Amino acid sequence: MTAIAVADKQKDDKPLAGAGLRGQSAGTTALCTVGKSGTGLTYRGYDITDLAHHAEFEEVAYLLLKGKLPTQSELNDYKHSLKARRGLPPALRRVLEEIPANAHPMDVMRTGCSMLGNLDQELDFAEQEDKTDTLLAMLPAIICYWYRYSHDGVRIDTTCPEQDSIGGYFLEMLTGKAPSELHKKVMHCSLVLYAEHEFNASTFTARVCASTLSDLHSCITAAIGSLRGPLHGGANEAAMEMIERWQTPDEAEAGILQMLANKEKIMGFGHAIYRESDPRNDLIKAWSKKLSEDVGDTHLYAVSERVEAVMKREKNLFCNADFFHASAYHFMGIPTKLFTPIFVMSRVTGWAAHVFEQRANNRIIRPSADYIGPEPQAWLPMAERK
Ligand SMILES: CC(=O)SCCNC(=O)CCNC(=O)[C@H](O)C(C)(C)COP(=O)(O)OP(=O)(O)OC[C@H]1O[C@@H](n2cnc3c(N)ncnc32)[C@H](O)[C@@H]1OP(=O)(O)O
Ligand SMILES: O=C([O-])CC(=O)C(=O)O
Repeated sequence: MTAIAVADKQKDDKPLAGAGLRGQSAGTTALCTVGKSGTGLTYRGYDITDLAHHAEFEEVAYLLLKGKLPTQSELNDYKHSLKARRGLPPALRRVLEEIPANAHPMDVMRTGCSMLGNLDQELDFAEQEDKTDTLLAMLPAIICYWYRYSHDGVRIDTTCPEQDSIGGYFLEMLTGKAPSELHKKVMHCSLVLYAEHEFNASTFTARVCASTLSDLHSCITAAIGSLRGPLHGGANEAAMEMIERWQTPDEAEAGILQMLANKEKIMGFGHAIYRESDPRNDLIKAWSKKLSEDVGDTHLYAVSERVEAVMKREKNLFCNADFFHASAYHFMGIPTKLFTPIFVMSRVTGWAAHVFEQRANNRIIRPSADYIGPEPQAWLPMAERK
């Protein structure tokens, strides 16, 4: 049974009221607001629309990790420092070469991050920013080194000095060619949109791990595992697998109606916090449209728009950040299975910023449970059990 089928079955089997800690505050944060009235999404008080239109991803990473927007010289120094950290240690390259081509790329990210934790250990929390910067620099290298080795049989040089942005760096390592200005801009926007989102499942995972005073790599490794699922970061891949089945908007409409009739979840729609729209959708949708014109797409963007309209009409559900990311990444030639690892390359900034915040005011996260099991029972010797 697939993960999505399990989720659909559970929905039918058990009452969800009050589940998932929905609506309960689980702590404080100065990093982000989600769905607060008047502001769809802010990072440290800056509106996502302003950041997506004006900021490079590295500026946003700096904002989240260091607490303020960088000056030009601080940004230059930061990008220079990230660039200097791109070379993968030989032991990490050897581990990546052992991972088979049919592995899930999110498992590669998880293993790569965990292995780096052995080679570049965080021995003191005073090292947390330094270790985060190394992770930020190396995560694109981890996925591209594995992908190119396992799929094309080449050992790429991950220093890639021509590209000074993380998005451009990823695209050049993936394709072996310098990316266009358009593609670099889209990557900045995409990475900015994915960088941070308050107490979502993967960030909360990172904070729970941090609250035990564990090391940074353990927190990020745990978060990667949490992001992998199709109800969270994995939805962009699942959305792509769905929309590429349809050649025309009418086919898409019939397909969605059938899925809804079967009570299937439509990936890339709905949200745990937003009720009317996800402010990231319009921003990535605009780039998807531009890319669709750029590549001469004949149907995928139109199919996506029809799915959006049908979901609004039938279920009053809106696209979340993941839905138009699917077509945007596809138009840039990125293989579907690498979509969620791009999310990791960005969200590592939000995860790490939350780890720092948790550590600065820590109490171990340990909620209670309402017991619903059997009343106390007498011990049953083996011979009497049925
Ligand atoms: C970057 C991100 O992580 S964004 C989220 C990415 N995930 C997805 O796109 C997966 C698809 N979406 C979903 O599964 C859900 O909308 C979630 C996991 C995002 C949020 O889950 P919840 O908070 O439980 O959703 P919510 O309480 O708003 O659901 C309300 C109703 O809409 C239905 N619904 C919600 N999303 C969808 C969907 N995508 N397709 C069909 N029905 C849906 C729910 O089943 C529920 O129906 P019910 O009242 O009959 O039980
Ligand atoms: O906030 C959430 O639950 C999921 C989400 O959109 C994100 O993590 O970007």
